[in-house]
Amino acid sequence: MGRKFFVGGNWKCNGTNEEVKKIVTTLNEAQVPGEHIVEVVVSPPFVFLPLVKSLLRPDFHVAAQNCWVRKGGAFTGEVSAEMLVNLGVPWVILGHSERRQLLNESNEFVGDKVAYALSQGLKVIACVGETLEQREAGSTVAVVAEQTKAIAAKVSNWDNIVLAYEPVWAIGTGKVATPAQAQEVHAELRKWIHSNVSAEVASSVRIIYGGSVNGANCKELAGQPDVDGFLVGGASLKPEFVDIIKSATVKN
Ligand SMILES: O=C(CO)COP(=O)(O)O
Repeated sequence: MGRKFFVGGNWKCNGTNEEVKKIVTTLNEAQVPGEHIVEVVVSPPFVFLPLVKSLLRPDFHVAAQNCWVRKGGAFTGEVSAEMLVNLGVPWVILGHSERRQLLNESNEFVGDKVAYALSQGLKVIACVGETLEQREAGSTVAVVAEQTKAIAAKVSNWDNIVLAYEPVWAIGTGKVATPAQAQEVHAELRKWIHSNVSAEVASSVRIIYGGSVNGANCKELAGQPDVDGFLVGGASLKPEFVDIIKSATVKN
């Protein structure tokens, strides 16, 4: 079975009620390839999830940008996986580098979150990626393998995981990875999964790229054999997100 192209829009901590409605209107009016070609998931801040879910076309889906690591309870300010399930939110982004870096989420903590979210029935976009310093030190593959290992240690079924490779140096910087750089790391991740999880998961898991993806650079990236889609930040707030969705290609 081929890997269906996946395009995620991570809105991060952006948007007003009015802006969010405008983005959804643009998406709802867009002519894009069908659901059998591309899976589209947008991720507004928590407070806008019910609004976006209620307005969004039925062939697009929503994701939360985070959730609590275990069952909810006395954890002020957190949102639990159970709550997302209760609201019919099917996806959650976990391990984004902004949370790893700014909120000190460790590899192990991210692994625990992924496992708990899956156990509650959520689908997970799990993010990995190296810093510029790590890339320059030649440790890119070791870093992303270590991050993936912490997830693999806690998870037995990968059917509901999409792995997002997001080099930190490419996020919000306008400095996109070259298609060759993205392909190289995606292929290494797939190889790691082949050796450490299974051949089946390696061939079926979608590995998507994130970091300064826009309407102009998406096509060439989408053409790489191991790039199964995108996780888009800044450009997902703009009409060009539609062009990124249209770059979907059929994989193997
Ligand atoms: O972090 C990202 C998506 O999760 C990428 O952000 P940008 O597309 O703004 O670089």
